[in-house]
Amino acid sequence: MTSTRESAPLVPQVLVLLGATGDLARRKLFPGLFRLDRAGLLPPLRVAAAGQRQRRDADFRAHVCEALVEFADDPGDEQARHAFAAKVCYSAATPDDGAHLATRVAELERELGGHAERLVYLSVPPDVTEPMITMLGRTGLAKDARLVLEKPFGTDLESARTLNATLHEVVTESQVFRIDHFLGKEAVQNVLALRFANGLFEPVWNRHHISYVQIDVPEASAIEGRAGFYETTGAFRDMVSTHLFQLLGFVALEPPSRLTAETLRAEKAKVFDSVRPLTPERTVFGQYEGYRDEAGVAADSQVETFVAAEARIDNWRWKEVPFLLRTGKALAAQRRTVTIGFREPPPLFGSGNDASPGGDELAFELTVEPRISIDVRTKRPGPELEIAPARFVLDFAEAFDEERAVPAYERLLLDVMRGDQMLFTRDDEVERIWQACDRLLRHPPTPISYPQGSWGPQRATDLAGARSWRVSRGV
Ligand SMILES: NC(=O)C1=CN([C@@H]2O[C@H](COP(=O)(O)OP(=O)(O)OC[C@H]3O[C@@H](n4cnc5c(N)ncnc54)[C@H](OP(=O)(O)O)[C@@H]3O)[C@@H](O)[C@H]2O)C=CC1
Ligand SMILES: O=C1O[C@H](COP(=O)(O)O)[C@@H](O)[C@H](O)[C@H]1O
Repeated sequence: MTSTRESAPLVPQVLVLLGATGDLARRKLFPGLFRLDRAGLLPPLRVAAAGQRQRRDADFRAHVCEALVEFADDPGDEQARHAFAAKVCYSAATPDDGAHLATRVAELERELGGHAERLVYLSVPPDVTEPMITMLGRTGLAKDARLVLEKPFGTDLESARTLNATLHEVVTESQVFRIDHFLGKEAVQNVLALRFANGLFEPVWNRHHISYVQIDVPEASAIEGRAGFYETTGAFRDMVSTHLFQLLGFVALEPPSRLTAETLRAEKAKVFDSVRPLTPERTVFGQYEGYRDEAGVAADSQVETFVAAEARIDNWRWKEVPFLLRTGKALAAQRRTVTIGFREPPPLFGSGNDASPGGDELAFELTVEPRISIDVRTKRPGPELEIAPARFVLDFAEAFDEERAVPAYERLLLDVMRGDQMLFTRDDEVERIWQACDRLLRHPPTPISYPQGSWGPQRATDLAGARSWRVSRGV
């Protein structure tokens, strides 16, 4: 297999996990580290876990073992879980007091022979992130460390700039890893592989051949008890200004001069710089029926649980091509699909292709085992020359049956340990995305109510025009 990147052996790591008692750590981070450890992919590791309250090491290790039983794909046996949990110790740490944590980190670094690298993962609520960064600077914990930041990276342009400024008082941009777990998904990197490792796609990857792009992430689940988070965030900031915009960046970027973190992110930043500010006229907000009855949601909440928006990229490649973005909770299906819709050819077969069912679409399914399909029109077998839709499918599980995809968080954790920032968002990208969203967020559309299990408000369906949303067509 050809790899485009070198993989040098990893140096021992001390992972300082702030917010270690939280939901993300329990559901994703500890199970992910456990799997990587069992797969032999981690270097010698110690975890300095921290939450705001005091806990004993033993109690916290028991909490980690429970999380593995509940959330790891393969929780292994008790011995394996205990061996992993033994690498973890716990300290209380708050923005006001990180002294005890700093002492523990120093001990763990000595335990690993004194040449370990330090990785600080900030998995704390957004309002705690900035004061925590200041604490990391004050205690020396940020010194020479890689700092992983969870979204949201601000809530608008101004707060994103303030957050970046706070970060840069303590660390340089080369130490910052803003995580967007969608970028760890196999299929996202496949957008790049397909475009730039083949002669077939890049020549048609522009407005002359593509008539629309759809980035569609409907979720069947509702807010699942995350009212506190959702009421302050909403679907736009949770999904659109983060994951969906990053996908747009990968689809739309120009070929980078080399495949490095700096060149790739510079191309993405250029795309975001060319995105025309989103408008309320071409954006639909929705709220599912029953949202206001969820525990912790205000009775008159105007928070959107659904967004459909049309983005335009004003550059030579994409002028006039709509990029349609859609996501929402409590919808008819759970999908993550990027669709590239190609222009109709001139009529040749009888009444013209406009009347033939189907049309050319390239679709990326962002599942753990990804799938790429190309819908074309072809000749239906038989004595007549009848045109009918058919599909090429590239099923990765089948094509590479012995090689398994690494789940997104695990892949990204490894990248941080390798010091590879390619799949992490840079400061200027974040600010340019907010620039494109700021006007809309200052005058957001009123959310339209929609039934649970539907495709959201009718206006959002209409936004996609004649071909409609691929996913809603049941494809
Ligand atoms: N949960 C998810 O699926 C996702 C979460 N994220 C992001 O990850 C981050 C963490 O989310 P999540 O795990 O859900 O949050 P939780 O509310 O579940 O956990 C918050 C964690 O932060 C700690 N904490 C809270 N306040 C303070 C404080 N003042 N000082 C020190 N520690 C504090 C808590 O400690 P204690 O328990 O002691 O109170 C707890 O460990 C957020 O930025 C979120 O946006 C991103 C993507 C998905
Ligand atoms: O970051 C988030 O992502 C999930 C969807 O992620 P997936 O990998 O399960 O598709 C979303 O449900 C959640 O609201 C959001 O915070």
